Amino acid sequence: MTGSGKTTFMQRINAYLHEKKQPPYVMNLDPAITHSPFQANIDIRDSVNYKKVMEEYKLGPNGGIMTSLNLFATKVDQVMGILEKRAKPNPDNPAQKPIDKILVDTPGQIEVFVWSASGTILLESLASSFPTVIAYVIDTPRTSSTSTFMSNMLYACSILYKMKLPMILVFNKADAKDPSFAKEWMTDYEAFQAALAEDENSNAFGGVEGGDGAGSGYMGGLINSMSLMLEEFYSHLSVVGVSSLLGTGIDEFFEAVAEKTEEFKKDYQPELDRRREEREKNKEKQREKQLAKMMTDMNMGDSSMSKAVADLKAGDEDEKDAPTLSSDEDEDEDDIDIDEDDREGLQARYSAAMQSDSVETDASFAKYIYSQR
Ligand SMILES: Nc1nc2c(ncn2[C@@H]2O[C@H](COP(=O)(O)OP(=O)(O)OP(=O)(O)O)[C@@H](O)[C@H]2O)c(=O)[nH]1
Repeated sequence: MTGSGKTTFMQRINAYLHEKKQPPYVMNLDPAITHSPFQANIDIRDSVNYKKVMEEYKLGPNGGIMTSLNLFATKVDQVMGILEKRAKPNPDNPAQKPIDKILVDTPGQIEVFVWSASGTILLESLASSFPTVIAYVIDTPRTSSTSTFMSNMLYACSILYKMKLPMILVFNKADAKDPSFAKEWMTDYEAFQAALAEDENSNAFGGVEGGDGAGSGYMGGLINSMSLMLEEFYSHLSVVGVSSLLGTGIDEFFEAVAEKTEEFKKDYQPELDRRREEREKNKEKQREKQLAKMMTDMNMGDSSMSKAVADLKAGDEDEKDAPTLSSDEDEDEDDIDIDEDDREGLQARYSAAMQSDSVETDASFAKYIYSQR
């Protein structure tokens, strides 16, 4: 949530990996930030001008972020091409270390990312090539009452079920408030009940004016039943307490990442593969149906149709091999401090891709997705 310390956390884990001599590849998906304390290797702002998008489509801040993400999502194959290439050894430059970790910073308005078609496209694309783990950053001092804690947990729960990826709850600002209370509430139902009773008695949820301070009882009952429902959800999560300001807890965070990576490979990967296969199968069926209809319209015989299907499939293969944005990514350095030339090169390639190959199509795609919201 806003102000929970996402940017400070990103800066901290980035610095940590640099210190460990494992520089990550950094991707910024927030088109609205004006300055960032760390440099991204791939930055949505290099390819989409958020302010112009807002002006052009007459959108407010959230609509502007969503449309910018949609525009960026049209280039997801090229972005994935760059990432996949950098994750492999470079035969032309054996000294260049393949990237081991990719950090992706999402827009501050997380609901825009989570509930937009492009957010799903971007995350699914990442997860189809790399083990992907979500870090949900929580402002610990602002989560210390049972009702704000519950709101935060429900929010995390909705993201988990929408994204279907392993999740780590990062209780940030541990220097200001020890997150052990939250861990206890997640594992000990009675401890949570006791805290809930305390909040109710101190009228933390509000209540009838002039009453005895016990509130209407509605909130307490609601939180109580939600906490029972969330028990199952808690069992799927890793929980770490960190201070992005001081750098404590970051070792534990990366231990949790390693654990969730294994979980991704074991539990999530097969499901992702199954979904992808199903989509491919349906795509194939749909395409053949459309082709059959077209051939009937054109009065073509069976043999011509088989050839047409074969040609279409071959065309698909060619498309996969076609030169893309990633084709001249070779000059990337092996740490995140890409120099100005690299940045300009990347920017130039993006601009060319966004402008030349049919802005018209991108814009209609964006408009279409936006209208489907
Ligand atoms: N005490 C303490 N303060 C922190 C910590 N991490 C971040 N902050 C402070 O919390 C405030 C918000 O931090 P940001 O990193 O900007 O939070 P954000 O989630 O990126 O904010 P938005 O982009 O506005 O949503 C800043 O004043 C930070 O200095 C921490 O670990 N401890």
